[in-house]
Amino acid sequence: MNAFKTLDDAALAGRRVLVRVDLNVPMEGGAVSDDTRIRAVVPTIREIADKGGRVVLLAHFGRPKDGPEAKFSLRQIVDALAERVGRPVAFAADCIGPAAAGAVAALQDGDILLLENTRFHKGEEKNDPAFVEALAALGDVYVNDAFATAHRAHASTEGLAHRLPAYAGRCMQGEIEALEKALGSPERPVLAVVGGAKVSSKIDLLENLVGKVDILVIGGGMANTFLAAQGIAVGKSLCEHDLAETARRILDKAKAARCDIVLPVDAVVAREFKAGAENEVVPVDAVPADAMILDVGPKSVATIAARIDGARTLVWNGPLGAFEIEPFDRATVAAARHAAERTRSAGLLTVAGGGDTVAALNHAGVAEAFSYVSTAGGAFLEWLEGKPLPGVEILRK
Ligand SMILES: Nc1ncnc2c1ncn2[C@@H]1O[C@H](COP(=O)(O)OP(=O)(O)OP(=O)(O)O)[C@@H](O)[C@H]1O
Ligand SMILES: O=C(O)[C@H](O)COP(=O)(O)O
Repeated sequence: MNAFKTLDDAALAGRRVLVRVDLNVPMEGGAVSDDTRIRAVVPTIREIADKGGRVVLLAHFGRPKDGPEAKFSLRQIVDALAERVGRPVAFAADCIGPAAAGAVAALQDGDILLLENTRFHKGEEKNDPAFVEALAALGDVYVNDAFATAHRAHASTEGLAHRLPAYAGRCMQGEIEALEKALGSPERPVLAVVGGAKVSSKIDLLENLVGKVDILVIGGGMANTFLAAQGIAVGKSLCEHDLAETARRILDKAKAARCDIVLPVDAVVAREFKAGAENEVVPVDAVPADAMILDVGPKSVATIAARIDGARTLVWNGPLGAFEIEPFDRATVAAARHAAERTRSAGLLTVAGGGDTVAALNHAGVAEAFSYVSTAGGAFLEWLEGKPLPGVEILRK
């Protein structure tokens, strides 16, 4: 049972419905390389349009720092979105002000409009009341379908729910129901795999996570920060040296909580971040000063596989390496396939989440074989920690 209202409770016909979605999808060469997050919000968009609502989509894309930038424009998502929804999607070059107001005013019942990246305005991340007002002026009803961004208390994910009648969309509703069903009381041992590149925004989560899971495998860019914190030289690898103290605190906390931490013992290193770059496998304490770690090595993969064999539940966010560029996808693909095989043969419960994590599972051809795949990465980890998600909590009020 959900304590929040859903589309079943909303009067939508003839109303301007502001729908927050997560369209923060992976791109390659200017094209969407994994459309999972787009497909996840199609049912909500179609349902609102079919009920006669005027759909006004709000979303962010990437992490722009100083206002509008072409590489963070949602314009590049419009065609992929329209194709998945199977209907035309209009676009407005700003999410507030005259461009947005004009585009919203032109909508007929059942029409769909995507507004430009909300993060082009500083008020979005600050949850600034004036920016919330400017967004609220464009709608009569607010629907939040962005579970993957529900850990952010931003104007379009939280602020708007104070101003307009607020409802959960079908993706939001489905994610919460599925995660509660799968992981409400997980069978132990619980193994978490955390990798990826968003080190600074995810490292703090690990402090609580080590109190919840039995084994924590750390890979990807995240592992480099932990290796460096232990005095290991990681060359030119993606690494947040100023987080060394945080990493050491997490290692201490894990020991106290009897959570096993598994760090890579070997790594695939290269001097260029590009497909087919010359590479070699080295022990983690022998990374050349001019090279970077782009994947965990084969010995580490064997350890991870053995840990998967001993687990009853696996939760995964963040690829083990730079899986988009071959051959640095090997560890992620091998671990994903191993987990999928254990799901089939041993009933391992496998739950994964995250924009690039889902893309990596699709790349490995095993997304369908996992027990559940969430659209959310950071939000999924925070949900696992037991932290209230601002975007969800406000819907429950
Ligand atoms: N060793 C590494 N060096 C550089 N980049 C890496 C390394 N390992 C993984 N990555 C990169 O991490 C990125 C994914 O990290 P991220 O934390 O964004 O995961 P995610 O599943 O998308 O989660 P979220 O949905 O929270 O963004 C990929 O683009 C991948 O190339
Ligand atoms: O990719 C994600 O996890 C969500 O879209 C949130 O993005 P953010 O970490 O930049 O807030």
